[in-house]
Amino acid sequence: MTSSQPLALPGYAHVYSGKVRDLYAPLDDSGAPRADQLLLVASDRMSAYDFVLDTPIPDKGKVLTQLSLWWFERLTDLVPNHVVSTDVPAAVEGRAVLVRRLEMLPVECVARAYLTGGGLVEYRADGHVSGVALPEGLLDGSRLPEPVFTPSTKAPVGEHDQPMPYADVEAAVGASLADRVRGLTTAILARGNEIAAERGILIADTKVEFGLDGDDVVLADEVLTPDSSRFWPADLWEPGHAQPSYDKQYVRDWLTSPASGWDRSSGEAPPDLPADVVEQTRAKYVEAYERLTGRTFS
Ligand SMILES: N#Cc1c(N)ncnc1-c1cnn(CCN2CCOCC2)c1
Repeated sequence: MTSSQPLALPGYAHVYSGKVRDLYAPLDDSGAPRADQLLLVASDRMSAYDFVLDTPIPDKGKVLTQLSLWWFERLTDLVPNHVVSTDVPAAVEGRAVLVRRLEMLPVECVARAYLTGGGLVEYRADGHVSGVALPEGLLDGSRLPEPVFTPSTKAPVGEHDQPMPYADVEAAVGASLADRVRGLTTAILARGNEIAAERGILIADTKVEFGLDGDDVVLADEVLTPDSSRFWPADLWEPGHAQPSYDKQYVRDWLTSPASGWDRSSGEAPPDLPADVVEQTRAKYVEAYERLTGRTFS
């Protein structure tokens, strides 16, 4: 059985469903939603080309949850995190985390270690990304001298996050907190790449979210997963063109091949994925987890 739709979880109230994850509130003894905790559940849903695909990828939710927990453990010297427990309902075992409910900051904290996507578009326009001047002559996939903070807004589901000028981040959370999350976001990506590069994976960019617990800045959401980050196979890295995605390339290649019969420009939803593409994609998620953690996925 795969997990592509939000479940009804006895003892929990469903709070929110995003593209690939669902949020629940534990109920207290009176049956009211607790105000201090949330249950973050990762589904097997996969998104591609801004669509949530109809075909789930078995174990994707489990693999990414376990990877995120592994990263949280390796970032505690930089920043505390929101994890409370992995003691979760059996129906979501392995793909759910009980977390502290935080006052979430209204900023998607993105850092880029390599130039591609929206950052490349900005750079080609004026040599800057998020207001930071970059060296001349950079190509699609070029490594940046150091990770750059490129925050964005938190767009409603179905809309695109928009680049957020740093001044707007300061206006939203204050100069001190803006500086703190900028430093943390770039440090998390740098740490991620230190570890991932030894294991044959480049993390081109990543999105993290922070919340406040009182005055404490706490790392929330998921961290350094293929859903929150661009994972590239290091041995295929070659600046000058779009890099192959570690986890999404099989899906992208099939969807854009004649075999799918799908026209990306049509605006129509993509078709179901064939079994071999599903299995190859599942295998890439498992491979990324096992290479990074040194653990065997079970
Ligand atoms: N992680 C985490 C976390 C946390 N530790 N504490 C509080 N909130 C969140 C959280 C998780 N996802 N979102 C975005 C979804 N929101 C849901 C409500 O509606 C607006 C969108 C917030």
